[in-house]
Amino acid sequence: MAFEGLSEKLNGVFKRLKSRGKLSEADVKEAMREVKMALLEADVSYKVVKDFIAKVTERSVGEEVLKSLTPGQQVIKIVNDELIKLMGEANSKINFPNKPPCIIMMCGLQGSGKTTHAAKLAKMFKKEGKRPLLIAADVYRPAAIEQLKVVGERAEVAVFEMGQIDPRKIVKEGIKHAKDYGNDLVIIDTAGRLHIDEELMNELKDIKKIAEPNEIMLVVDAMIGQDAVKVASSFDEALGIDSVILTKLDSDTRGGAALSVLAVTGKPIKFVGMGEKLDEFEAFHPERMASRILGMGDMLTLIEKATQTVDEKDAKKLAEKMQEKGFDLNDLLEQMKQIQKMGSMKSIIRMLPGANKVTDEQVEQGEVQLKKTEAMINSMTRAEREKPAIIDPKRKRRIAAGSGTQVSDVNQLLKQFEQMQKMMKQFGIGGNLHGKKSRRNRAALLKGLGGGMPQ
Ligand SMILES: Nc1nc2c(ncn2[C@@H]2O[C@H](COP(=O)(O)OP(=O)(O)OP(=O)(O)O)[C@@H](O)[C@H]2O)c(=O)[nH]1
Repeated sequence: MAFEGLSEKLNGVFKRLKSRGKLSEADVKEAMREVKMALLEADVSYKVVKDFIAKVTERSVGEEVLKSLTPGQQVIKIVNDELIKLMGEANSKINFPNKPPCIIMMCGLQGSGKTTHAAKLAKMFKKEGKRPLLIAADVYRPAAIEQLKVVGERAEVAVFEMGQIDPRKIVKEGIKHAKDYGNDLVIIDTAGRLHIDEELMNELKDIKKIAEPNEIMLVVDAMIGQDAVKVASSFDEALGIDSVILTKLDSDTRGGAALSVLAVTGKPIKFVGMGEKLDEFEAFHPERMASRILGMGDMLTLIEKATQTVDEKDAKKLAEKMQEKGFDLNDLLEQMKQIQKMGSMKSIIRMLPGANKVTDEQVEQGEVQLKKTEAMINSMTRAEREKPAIIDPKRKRRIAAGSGTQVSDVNQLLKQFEQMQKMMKQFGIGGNLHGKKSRRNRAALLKGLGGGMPQ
């Protein structure tokens, strides 16, 4: 996951700062030297780091900071503020013209994720009620058209293609098609090259002239580090780009590109790609990204993901069922499936505060545990799931054999589930408690689950 190293190092520096009651100018300067090293190691461009450190130092050595009761906290707040400024204002809006269709032209180097992200964008806008059309103008790699058709199908979005002919003609015909068929959004997937060359740029310039796009989005792979900024600058000089989609931020990239793109090119990052799946796509929010970098989590994105993936009606049904009959293993399985819909465990955990203290190994162990739990519940009969108390040693052996686990795993699951049920009862769930307190608790819990409180 991007920023892991940076996050860890910054937290080390901040911990030392916070542990001191008083700070001197020398303490701040020493800390800033360490922050500088951490940023450089994260692949943030040198000039950006230099300016950043100068600004943070200047604000941090001010009297009101050093003399405050919590100087360490104040310095962290300044770092946070400046990180946000570096990445710009949150701005993932696409300006839709009064007269449709809105045309988005995707460009970028080969393998940066153009095709995948054309489909991610299309899917996102389709959810918002638009009627997107994807145009396959990447004609040099024969598999590219097929790939767009596959992801288009997954996104349930129409794809316009004419095979491997001149992309200029395809774009012209594609836009005409969109107008004829009432598509209000056109996303053009153009060809990439391994390097920026004149031929590629000329073709893109021609497509730009023909399509007159409302937005030219450059797709950049965050894994190429410092080069991401160079690529963005070159495309901007030659073609003029409006915004950037930074992809593969889920991978082991050091993430520095996210911090340098705006400062170097003046173009905002509007979206980030967090995985190969079409839902692994987020609007770029600088303040949330800064929060993730500083190990403070990103609860807002997590909540947004939850509201997008969890169906409110299902949540309400579950809440009502739990209130009437209690919480059984079927419900646990259902909850686990809902959580998995939100993305990989790694991507969810990384949004929680303090996530930088969780190692990859621990996340992997958690994922294995989740799979085991799912397998064990799937190996139970309906009656066992509804009333786990009937699971005797013979049944435990059968469940363990059916799920490829040990009896000790089954015991552990049942014990944890019992504790969960006890906790639920304290909240007044499924226990037929009618006290005032339990009604209040129930109301709070149901609200959290998207349900209402029956009067
Ligand atoms: N982990 C991860 N992989 C991604 C992401 N976006 C794209 N990929 C993968 O990166 C590879 C290249 O993506 P494509 O969408 O084919 O890239 P492209 O820019 O269209 O490539 P060309 O058509 O060759 O120019 C594919 O294997 C994608 O699944 C992302 O955000 N995270």
